[in-house]
Amino acid sequence: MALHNEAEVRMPATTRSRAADVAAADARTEADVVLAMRGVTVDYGATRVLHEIDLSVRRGELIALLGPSGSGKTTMIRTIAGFAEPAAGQLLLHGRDLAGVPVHRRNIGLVFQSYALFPHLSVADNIAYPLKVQKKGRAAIKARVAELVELVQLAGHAGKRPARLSGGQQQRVSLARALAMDPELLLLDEPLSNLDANLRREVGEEIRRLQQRTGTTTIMVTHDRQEAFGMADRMAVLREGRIEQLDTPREVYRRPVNAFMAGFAGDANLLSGTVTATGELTEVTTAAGVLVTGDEAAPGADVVVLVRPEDVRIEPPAPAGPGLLAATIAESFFYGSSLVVQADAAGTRIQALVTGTASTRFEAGQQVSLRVDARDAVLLPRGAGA
Ligand SMILES: Nc1ncnc2c1ncn2[C@@H]1O[C@H](COP(=O)(O)OP(=O)(O)OP(=O)(O)O)[C@@H](O)[C@H]1O
Repeated sequence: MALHNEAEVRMPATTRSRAADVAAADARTEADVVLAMRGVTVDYGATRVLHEIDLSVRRGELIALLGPSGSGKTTMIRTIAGFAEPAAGQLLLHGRDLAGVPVHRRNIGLVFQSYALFPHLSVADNIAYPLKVQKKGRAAIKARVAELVELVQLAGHAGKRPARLSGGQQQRVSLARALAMDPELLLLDEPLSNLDANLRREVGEEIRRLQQRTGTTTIMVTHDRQEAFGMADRMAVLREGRIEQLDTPREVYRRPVNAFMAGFAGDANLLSGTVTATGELTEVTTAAGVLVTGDEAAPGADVVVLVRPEDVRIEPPAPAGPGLLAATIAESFFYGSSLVVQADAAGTRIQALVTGTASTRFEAGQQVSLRVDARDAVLLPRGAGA
């Protein structure tokens, strides 16, 4: 895995102390780990699909599993659920080794994108199903179902069959059914992917609220980074069967570990350059001009500077200098709440995202300056993970 080359690019002091904080918090919360994956390796025949995955999921948190198609997300969740057996490594649920424990004895709740509801049963009977299988008493089942129907806001729909509900409502039934057993861990496999785009965010926010209210430890697979950003406490990004980065959405976006992660987390300007001055700030000379950053690097180091489009400010033309690039507007695209501007800085294309610009217009050919603050320029090692 390509990570920061510590010799060349060092994290700023704030990030270093944060790393120490995280390590201390990890030690404190060891007892709070619900699911521990230790060196979990999974093969399909001769093909290794997951490589020695280490992951600790803490009580009450929601971890989003994200990654390109084929990176192993589904395999990971299937392995945790018990549909696939690891070739090596250990899975511990509250310290209990899951090796050989069948799916239905793991006390793990599952929600699939397809809802998987029983079409001939009412909402209430769908939710009651796992409780009946467990031979709970009639009164206890009735009380629990009423509670869950209320929780997922389906009061008034309890007697209906799934076909009479909207996709979002069906997904809530499926969630209520998964929560019926008070699972130690909830697994959500692309829970929103069958919903209309405009319903997705609403149902996503609802699931997140419910998850927080019930304190249910959850792992959710998604291929939608917005979904992961909006819902997760932490996200684990898989790449070719390995965890490329595990961090809060904010850190993944602001401090990706390499160029792959930078591009995966969002739109990114990635400028190759060489460190030409060091001191309080680091100066990097790129083809587009000189950028400055608070990140530390050795003089002469080859690096990549990451600048997010929303951190590029378009200003009237002025002589170029550190952090200020001379550029020409190439084109712009109006997206309602934002304007995406493409500019050319000495032959390098730079993207800027401008918001609140109803009255602002940029014409192709217009001369401008592009300002990038030192705190918004993030150093990545050259070549790593591109
Ligand atoms: N039953 C199987 N037999 C053999 N190979 C498989 C099987 N299922 C998945 N794979 C392979 O394992 C790798 C990981 O697949 P997996 O479905 O876990 O990825 P994913 O990240 O969930 O992808 P997607 O986002 O497309 O669902 C892929 O290379 C896939 O081709």
